[in-house]
Amino acid sequence: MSEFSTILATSLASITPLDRAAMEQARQRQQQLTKPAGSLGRLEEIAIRIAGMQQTPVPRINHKAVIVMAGDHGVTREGVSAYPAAVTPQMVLNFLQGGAAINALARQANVQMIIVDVGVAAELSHPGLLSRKVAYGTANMAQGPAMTPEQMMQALLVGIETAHATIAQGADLLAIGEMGIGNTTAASAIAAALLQLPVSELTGYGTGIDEEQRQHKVRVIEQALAVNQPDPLNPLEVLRCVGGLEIAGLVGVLIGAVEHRVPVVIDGFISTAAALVASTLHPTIREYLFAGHASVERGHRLILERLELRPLLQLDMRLGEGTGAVLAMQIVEAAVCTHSEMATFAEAGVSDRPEHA
Ligand SMILES: O=C(O)c1ccc[n+]([C@@H]2O[C@H](COP(=O)([O-])O)[C@@H](O)[C@H]2O)c1
Ligand SMILES: Cc1cc2nc[nH]c2cc1C
Repeated sequence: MSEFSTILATSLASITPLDRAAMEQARQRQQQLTKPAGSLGRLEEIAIRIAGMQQTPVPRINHKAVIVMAGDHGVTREGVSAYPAAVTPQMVLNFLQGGAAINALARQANVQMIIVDVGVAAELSHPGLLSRKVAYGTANMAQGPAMTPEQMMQALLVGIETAHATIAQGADLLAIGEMGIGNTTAASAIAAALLQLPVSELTGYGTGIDEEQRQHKVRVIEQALAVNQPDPLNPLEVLRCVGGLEIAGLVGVLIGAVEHRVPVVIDGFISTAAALVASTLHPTIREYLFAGHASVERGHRLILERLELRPLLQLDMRLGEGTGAVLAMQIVEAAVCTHSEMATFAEAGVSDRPEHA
């Protein structure tokens, strides 16, 4: 346990802010590119932030990867999802066979997929699977803590190590995604605890429950928070009591990526809850994140607002798996391509002043 805490502490201590000098140089480059000032809108801000991460005025993206963490949830026994928990391992196999939405989108966008079993409640074995199972699902948070301190620490470490290994293989833009029946319940509970907002405002329909079932889900989350009483100022305690193994894994990925100054595109409601935990733990992490899309899951907007992240896409999606993040990676890549490939006014011999300036 103490060995795990040391690794976590070392990673957190290695995180440093964006390089403001590189960002200023990138901002000046933007002003010299052959386009009216500001005309690439938010693409300009994206490229400037990545310049701050890569510490160069001319950043590049060469290798995109999405890390998908899978885990199960004891709280599914309370009837909080529209689908049975058995769908988690079934969908993980679907990922491994290439048949899920995330596979199609990752192929289209040329994004490497890393699929991690950090806590699926079934035996899974496949050559393409990263088997790092910490437990066969979490305990039921409505009755006590979802994880033991050791389980949470191990899951965080799985994430940190997966990020490090993926970056060591060359990835310079990461996305995160997840698979876990019941995990919108965990994400809502985390968000309610950390944002100190009413559970109902942060609890949605997940995979497709009806309004009556949503009210029940709200009561289950309220019970979980009452039973566990996690300290809202302690993000790791909140994560341990009402989170999930795959969510802890994603928190680890964010820490491990930011430690190496690699930008991460986050996905929907669950991965944004992981970003909330990570950013509460270390506020600098937020500077390295891009919000891929606005999920229709109730409360997603509230978490993004707290993180001061503006979603890149709004496509009314609520799938998870990293789908919205992988779509948005193409926008992030486009921002870097325009920034780094365009000619300057001087290079192209184009007049660089508005007529009456
Ligand atoms: O990404 C989102 O915003 C999102 C919103 C609703 C559901 N999901 C996915 O659906 C599963 C969780 O839904 P539920 O209803 O079982 O809690 C999980 O596998 C998520 O990937 C994902
Ligand atoms: C089929 C299915 C696919 C998913 N992908 C992410 N969450 C999911 C939930 C279900 C039910």
